[in-house]
Amino acid sequence: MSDLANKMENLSVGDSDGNKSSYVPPHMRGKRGGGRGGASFANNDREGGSSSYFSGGRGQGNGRNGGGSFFGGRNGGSGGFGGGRGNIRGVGRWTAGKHVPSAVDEGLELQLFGTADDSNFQSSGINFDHYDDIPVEASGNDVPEPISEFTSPPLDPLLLENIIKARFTKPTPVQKYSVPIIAAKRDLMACAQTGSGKTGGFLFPVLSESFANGPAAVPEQMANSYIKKAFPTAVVLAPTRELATQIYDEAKKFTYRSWVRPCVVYGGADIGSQIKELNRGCDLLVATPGRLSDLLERGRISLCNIKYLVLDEADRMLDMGFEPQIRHIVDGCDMPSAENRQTLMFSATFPMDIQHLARDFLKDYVFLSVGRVGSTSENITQHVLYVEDMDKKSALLDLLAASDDGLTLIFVETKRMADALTDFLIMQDLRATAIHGDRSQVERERALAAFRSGRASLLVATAVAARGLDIPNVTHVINYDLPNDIDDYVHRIGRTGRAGNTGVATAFFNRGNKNVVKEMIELLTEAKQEVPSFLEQLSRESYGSRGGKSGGFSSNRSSSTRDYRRMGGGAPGGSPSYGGGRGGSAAGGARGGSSWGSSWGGSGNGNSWGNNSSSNSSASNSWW
Ligand SMILES: Nc1ncnc2c1ncn2[C@@H]1O[C@H](COP(=O)(O)OP(=O)(O)OP(=O)(O)O)[C@@H](O)[C@H]1O
Repeated sequence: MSDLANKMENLSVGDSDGNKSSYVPPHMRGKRGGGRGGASFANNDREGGSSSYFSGGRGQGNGRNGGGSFFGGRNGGSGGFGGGRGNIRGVGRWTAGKHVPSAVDEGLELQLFGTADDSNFQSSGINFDHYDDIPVEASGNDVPEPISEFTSPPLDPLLLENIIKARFTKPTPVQKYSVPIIAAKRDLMACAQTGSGKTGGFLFPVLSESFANGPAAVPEQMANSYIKKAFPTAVVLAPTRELATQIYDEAKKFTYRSWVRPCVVYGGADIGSQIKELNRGCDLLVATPGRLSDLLERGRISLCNIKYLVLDEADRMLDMGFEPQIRHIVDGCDMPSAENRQTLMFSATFPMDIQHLARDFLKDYVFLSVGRVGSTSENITQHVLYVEDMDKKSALLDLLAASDDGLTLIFVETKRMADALTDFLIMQDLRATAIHGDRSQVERERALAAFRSGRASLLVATAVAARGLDIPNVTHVINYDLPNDIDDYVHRIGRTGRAGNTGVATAFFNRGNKNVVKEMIELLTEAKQEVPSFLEQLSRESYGSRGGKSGGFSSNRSSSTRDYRRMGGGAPGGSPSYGGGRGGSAAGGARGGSSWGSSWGGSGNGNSWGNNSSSNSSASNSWW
């Protein structure tokens, strides 16, 4: 042993129990609480301050340690978790192993849950009960039985109260299954149509378990970190800032009065105020990947206590733009391994290549599909019109003139087009605004707020608004430009016809969109929509001489409608016989010309398949 090592061995390192896990500086040795949970040495003076060894902020009343600690550690035994959050409205406590909900706050309740006749809150529509008719398929080992109602048990009583306050009278199919699957500590990949309640699908079981079981203790060394850190129990990753905010707003409803405090972090907003919020306590963190990585690097968040990792819009989160960031967060920081956390993935679409990649993050998961993966809701009436590019503006004006009073969302492919078209619409005296990636966060938020409130009845958007956004009263979605990927179309039109409400989607189609013609026909047929004859004609032209595949056209849709483990062509340990691969263009429609066999009958147990899909892209995610 070296001289130095010898000296270190003989130092009084460790706590009173003789544990050698934390260094106690000379001036603190022998003092009360000098080890676990007590004041500790700052081992990482990252901010360069010379005298400020202690972060001290938690001493301002966080109260989690139950005494003695300058830090935010939660392992204080008798101390109340969330105790020092007493002044935060609607946030309860976890004290001495018990959940202590906060007092009722009627003003806050009104803000969170609104009233039944407030149109700013989405209420379920006439077709809500039809969700029960959608076939559900759950594959994997020992899939738990679904619930049929919201009851306690199995749901935590406080959560049930909040669900009732939100006027949710019965679970949607994805919620019926996700509650028991997640309660059984299983991983989940869930595919359900747009607007069918996937957010509740992950929030309800995660919160129910969290309310009942309380927080995990922060590892001692972590609790003693110099930098004040947040130690969330659950992290939800979402692809856009707006979606992250929306999930956070939902989380605020369902965590009302509980010990679980949700926080949201996303890029383009002041990081200082986000850090302040984190420092007030953060148990459920909703984040976009870039900002989360940043905060992890700054040491402001530790993921060591994560029990639940949720990827909302999971296929988007694992596609070429985000995958490296997700891998960094999941594998490159201090998040527990897949074996020691639950990983939950949700989306309306889940292409085969992405399902294949996703297994890197999952263990023994249940695959749940409500309806066919990637199908559109029958609540949306879809029209496809043949419109040449040069005629699109006048066709749009005609459509708008014929529209009802609801909100209309208009999708275009480029940011420049979004600005130009908005300008054009405003010149026509129409109340239009725009959202796209070149607008500042403040502008984006203002545009969305104007649209939500109806001050602007038209929102021109790029794909940034395609996923997840839940805006009541959107009655019409217009694809002024069609996307190259049919899954993007599915998400875009899903901004209407939500929660059992009805809506209309109109697409302008011309020869420039031939790459999606086949999938478009499949989608329309599946959703019992009218297929215009020009689409059939174009399909024959495009595919007649090509044998139905290849030539750079999109892969057969049937390849992405199921649990890939159940498709033919792979036994445990073998390699699945799909020809897609991540080498294909993600944005270009073709996911590599998948050639999955249509045979079924895999074991339903795909968990021991070969691993290590390649992460081959550093493509940026600024495509919107
Ligand atoms: N059980 C329920 N009863 C009534 N309304 C519900 C229920 N669950 C969810 N909702 C409402 O349905 C709407 C759509 O839910 P949500 O946004 O979770 O859909 P989603 O499946 O995530 O959609 P997307 O695929 O577009 O992200 C929301 O307004 C939500 O409040």
